[in-house]
Amino acid sequence: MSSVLEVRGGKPLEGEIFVRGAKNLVPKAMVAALLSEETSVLRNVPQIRDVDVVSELLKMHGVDVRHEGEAGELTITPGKLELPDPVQVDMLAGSSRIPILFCGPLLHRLGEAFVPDLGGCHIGDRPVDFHLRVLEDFGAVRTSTPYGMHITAPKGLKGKPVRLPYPSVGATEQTLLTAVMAKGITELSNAAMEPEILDLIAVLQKMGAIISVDMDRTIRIEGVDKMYSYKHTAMPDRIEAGSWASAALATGGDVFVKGAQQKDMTTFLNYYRKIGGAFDVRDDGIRFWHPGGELTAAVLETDVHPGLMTDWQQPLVVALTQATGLSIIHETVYENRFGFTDALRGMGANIQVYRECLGGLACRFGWQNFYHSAVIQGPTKLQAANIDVPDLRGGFSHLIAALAAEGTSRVSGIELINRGYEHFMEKLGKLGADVTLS
Ligand SMILES: CC(=O)N[C@H]1[C@@H](OP(=O)(O)OP(=O)(O)OC[C@H]2O[C@@H](n3ccc(=O)[nH]c3=O)[C@H](O)[C@@H]2O)O[C@H](CO)[C@@H](O)[C@@H]1O
Ligand SMILES: C=C(OP(=O)(O)O)C(=O)O
Repeated sequence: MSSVLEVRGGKPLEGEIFVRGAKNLVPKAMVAALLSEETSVLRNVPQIRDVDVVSELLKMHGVDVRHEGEAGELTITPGKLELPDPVQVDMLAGSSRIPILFCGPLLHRLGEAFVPDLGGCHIGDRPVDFHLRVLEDFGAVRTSTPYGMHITAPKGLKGKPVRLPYPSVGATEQTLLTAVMAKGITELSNAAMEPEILDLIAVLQKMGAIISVDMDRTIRIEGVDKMYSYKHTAMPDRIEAGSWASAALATGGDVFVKGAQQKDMTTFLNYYRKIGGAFDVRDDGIRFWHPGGELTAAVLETDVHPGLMTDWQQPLVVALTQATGLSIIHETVYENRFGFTDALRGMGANIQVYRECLGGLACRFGWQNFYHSAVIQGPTKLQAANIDVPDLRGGFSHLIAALAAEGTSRVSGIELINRGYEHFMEKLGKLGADVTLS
């Protein structure tokens, strides 16, 4: 049964919390470990649902996975792999987007793989056509089964020049994880360059891969015959850091996010400052606070890195409901990432969504039926409401709104937030939030 969180809002969040390894890197580094038979060690691993899902899937393939939760250390030994029963694999359908990334490593090690239907946030169609095209270009053959997809590589995998139609994070990672041990050279153009991808490349290089990265979105990979183990400390979660920063702003609070790193958050920090938020970068983290006075409305567009990351958009929208004037947001990564604003409107926020592109970036969603731009008129006093969490970031954003609102909100479905926010209930407690779980 889903738990309900009672949030008595109107109290600034104040204090210190610690952010560990990135949700968008850790599970991929776990998949990379499959490329070797040896024991790899990943540090700074958070206790989140996506890590559990990938651990389960690794274990189904005969991998020994040990997670020292408190210490944040994960030890992965993929000695002898085995193909699991597809019915068992299918039990993980809908739980995460990571299983599709098992294809390359499993094709190299086992010659075949079963992939369950993917999960992840419902913020658009989220097809995997780019992934499949890369795998097929390299020589993979896939068939649909009642339990997801079965994929084989009857003649092995061969590197090729690949050009992605859009710099997709997942398809870039798919290409990396497959090309490192494919025969020959892969030149990947129009690749995504998110910091999590660069950290994955660091992991793969430690394992023996030969990968070079150009500034023009080109990645060159020379296939090698053997990969070894790695020891790696995962980069911190910049999305979680930005979410707590937005919560500090929306509630008029002051939060020190230990572990947050400036270099991964430059674009976020620029917008935070433009809106009127204050921050102080320290060696061990970043302090974020509302300096008093009015916040300023802003014009923002989400984009692939180094643009403003889409996963920051939803928490920032809540902060912008407290800014004076008209804010305009153009979401160019996902076609359907404003559904969460319905609940905010129910709480008194003045937000209008549009199908038109309200921004200068070339966008794939113009002249289609997608409400992918938003205008926010602020500031508005938010009122408590009963909310059902729709997805990971939307859910956290609703939580921020409830914390900023007057009165008692009841937030249900908060389990979804565990997918990407480690110990968020404890963290809320540490920041002085007045919440109870029932
Ligand atoms: C687990 C993880 O790391 N998730 C992140 C990853 O998701 P994910 O890797 O799924 O996101 P992508 O970068 O692949 O998706 C970006 C866009 O490309 C489209 N697309 C993608 C692949 C494909 O085969 N075909 C296609 O059309 C998607 O529908 C979307 O519109 O990057 C996103 C963009 O920074 C983040 O919001 C997610 O938090
Ligand atoms: C969209 C997200 O994640 P996923 O790709 O795992 O659904 C996210 O983290 O905001």
